[in-house]
Amino acid sequence: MRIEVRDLSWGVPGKTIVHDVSLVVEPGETVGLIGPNGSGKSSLLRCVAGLRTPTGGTVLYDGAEIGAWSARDRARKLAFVEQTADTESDLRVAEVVMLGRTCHRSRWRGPDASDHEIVAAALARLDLTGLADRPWKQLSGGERQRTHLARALAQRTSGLLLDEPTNHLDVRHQLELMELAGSTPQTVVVALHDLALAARYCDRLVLMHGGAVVADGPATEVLTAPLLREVFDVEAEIGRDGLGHLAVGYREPVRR
Ligand SMILES: Nc1ncnc2c1ncn2[C@@H]1O[C@H](COP(=O)(O)OP(=O)(O)OP(=O)(O)O)[C@@H](O)[C@H]1O
Repeated sequence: MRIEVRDLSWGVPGKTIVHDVSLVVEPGETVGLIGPNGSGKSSLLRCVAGLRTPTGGTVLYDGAEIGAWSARDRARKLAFVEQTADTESDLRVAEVVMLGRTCHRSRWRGPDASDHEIVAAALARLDLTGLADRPWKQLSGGERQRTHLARALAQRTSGLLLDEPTNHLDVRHQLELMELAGSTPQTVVVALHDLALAARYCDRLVLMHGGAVVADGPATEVLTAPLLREVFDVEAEIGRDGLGHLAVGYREPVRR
């Protein structure tokens, strides 16, 4: 699916948090959303997911404005894993993942064989098959995060929004998750703090600062020492690691 954000602003009374953002993500593209704490990444993702009503501008999925769409219609097109995704009930892991199928079923019909197959595939993809019957509340932070990612996969949408999906994951699961985000035919927007990981797996990076987009392009154009200094207040050295991937080294933070 094609995601378009057109002149979007959002805020709370007395404070504009997202400033006039315009952004197009083409079908199948993986876009990394980067920026310092509080730069507006989560707020923008929540607007794109339809969970926040913009104070200005619009969000379009495949050319259609989503303003009047129901939550169910949005969920059929786009899955969203929030940074603090939570599940309050006493569900087991497979049941949490099955929640991803809710938007595809009528209220009166239980899961069918195809729903169970899709859930099993999503559990396997996130390395969770062995945990399927475990109560979700007993899981570690990384296992919970993978469960929510599996729920999003089970939703079988053409769009996927991920807010800091790697923050609880060990290195292997970070790489697997980012490989998935980079290779899926879905259109993906992923907020990340690890700039090297973003550079390695995303087709394009969008850099936010103070609620606005300040750079949008290939990693080599966005991850430059002057931009990182201006936006993150750090002195960085951009180079290549031993495997040829873009690497970012940091000196002491800039003191202001
Ligand atoms: N409902 C709200 N009411 C008041 N301020 C808010 C609200 N939601 C977000 N903010 C503020 O808006 C700014 C942007 O927050 P947001 O969570 O979008 O940033 P972020 O780039 O995702 O940050 P991080 O990297 O720390 O996750 C922050 O200063 C935050 O405190």
